[in-house]
Amino acid sequence: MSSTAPEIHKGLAGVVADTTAISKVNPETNSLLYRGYPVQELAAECSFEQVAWLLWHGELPSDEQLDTLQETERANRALSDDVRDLVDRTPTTAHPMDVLRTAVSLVGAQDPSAGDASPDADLAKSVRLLAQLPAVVAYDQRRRRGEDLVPPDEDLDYAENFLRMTFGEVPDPVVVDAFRVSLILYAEHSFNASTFTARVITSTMADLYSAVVGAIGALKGPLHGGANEAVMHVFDEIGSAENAEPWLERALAEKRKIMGFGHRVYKKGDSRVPTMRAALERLVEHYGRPDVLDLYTRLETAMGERKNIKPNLDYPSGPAYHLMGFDTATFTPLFVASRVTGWTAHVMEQAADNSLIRPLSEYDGPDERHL
Ligand SMILES: CC(=O)SCCNC(=O)CCNC(=O)[C@H](O)C(C)(C)COP(=O)(O)OP(=O)(O)OC[C@H]1O[C@@H](n2cnc3c(N)ncnc32)[C@H](O)[C@@H]1OP(=O)(O)O
Ligand SMILES: O=C([O-])CC(=O)C(=O)O
Repeated sequence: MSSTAPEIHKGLAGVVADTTAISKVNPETNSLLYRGYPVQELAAECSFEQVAWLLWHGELPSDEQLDTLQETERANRALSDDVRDLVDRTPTTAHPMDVLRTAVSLVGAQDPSAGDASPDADLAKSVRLLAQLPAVVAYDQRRRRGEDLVPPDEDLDYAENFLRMTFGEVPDPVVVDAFRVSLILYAEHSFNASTFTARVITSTMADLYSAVVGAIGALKGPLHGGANEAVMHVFDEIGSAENAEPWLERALAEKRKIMGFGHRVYKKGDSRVPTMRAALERLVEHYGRPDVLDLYTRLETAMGERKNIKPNLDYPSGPAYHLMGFDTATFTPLFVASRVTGWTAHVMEQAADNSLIRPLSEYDGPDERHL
């Protein structure tokens, strides 16, 4: 090999692709800042709508700005007949992520401003998606259960309305609060795979909806957002706490990746896990399900002892969504509903200072040959 062979960064690991002012992931201090604010403080003090505004605009909203956002979000919640019909006609053999991806495509195709890439138009599209995604996610779960659509309620905030559209009523405040916390923690995480996908699509000057559709596809995989669903399958496989160690031994012997553990950036633990674990503990207490926490802790401890690998956010979120009553296949769509705020913030940041994203590759196929 020639000495000038380029260094290959497989999986772009360690590559700094651009700057961003939206969030800072610091694996050294185990911290995550949204626009400078520690995510833990936002989760303790803010509504999801406030965090969405912060991600999009760079500052927390004034009361008046928050009112405006809430008004627009609430006015955009109802699905069009076409989108509802599309959901109805998508087979229930399709994964809910596929339903969501397809529905977002139609929402975009129905927006006459889809091709307007001005900051105001992109912001309006972002709010529209924020408002529409819960309706799709909630209705898709309901129709799979043979239940009717629950229309949105404009008197409720985002988290309450999402839960009511899914379950038919607003649950106990403990549940609403745990859900709100999960949405805030999931909202943004710098250049993760789905966000980077959205930025790549935006860099070609394609529209915001195309970027979000692509990002949904990237989030679906079990190495990324699909892990919150996969964690629940692991819990189901293990059954109860006393099986955790033997299950882990077998899984590692089979060279399986243990879902909900490990991270490309955090190597000493995911900054968001303690906050989500605390929310899970409150749910366990509320629902009287100590067995869930027992299994959670046993597997976490065993994984720490065997591999020294720590849980990521999907590990506490999976069982938390399960306790709230969501079907397992709905977990990653919940992640989408939250992350759409971060994705669209990145779309707008990329568009504002664009450069086509197009890395190089080192060819290692056959030497030139001829027919
Ligand atoms: C919200 C999110 O998207 S967070 C991520 C959610 N994804 C998951 O939970 C899926 C499970 N985790 C994983 O597959 C990985 O940890 C990833 C994909 C998240 C990160 O992977 P990478 O940064 O590429 O780490 P990499 O795969 O190089 O792992 C380093 C070593 O730790 C091992 N490892 C990392 N994660 C795990 C895991 N979950 N289970 C078992 N071993 C693991 C790898 O096998 C590798 O071992 P080796 O050096 O002996 O080959
Ligand atoms: O940052 C990543 O690679 C994955 C992740 O935790 C996220 O997107 O929330």
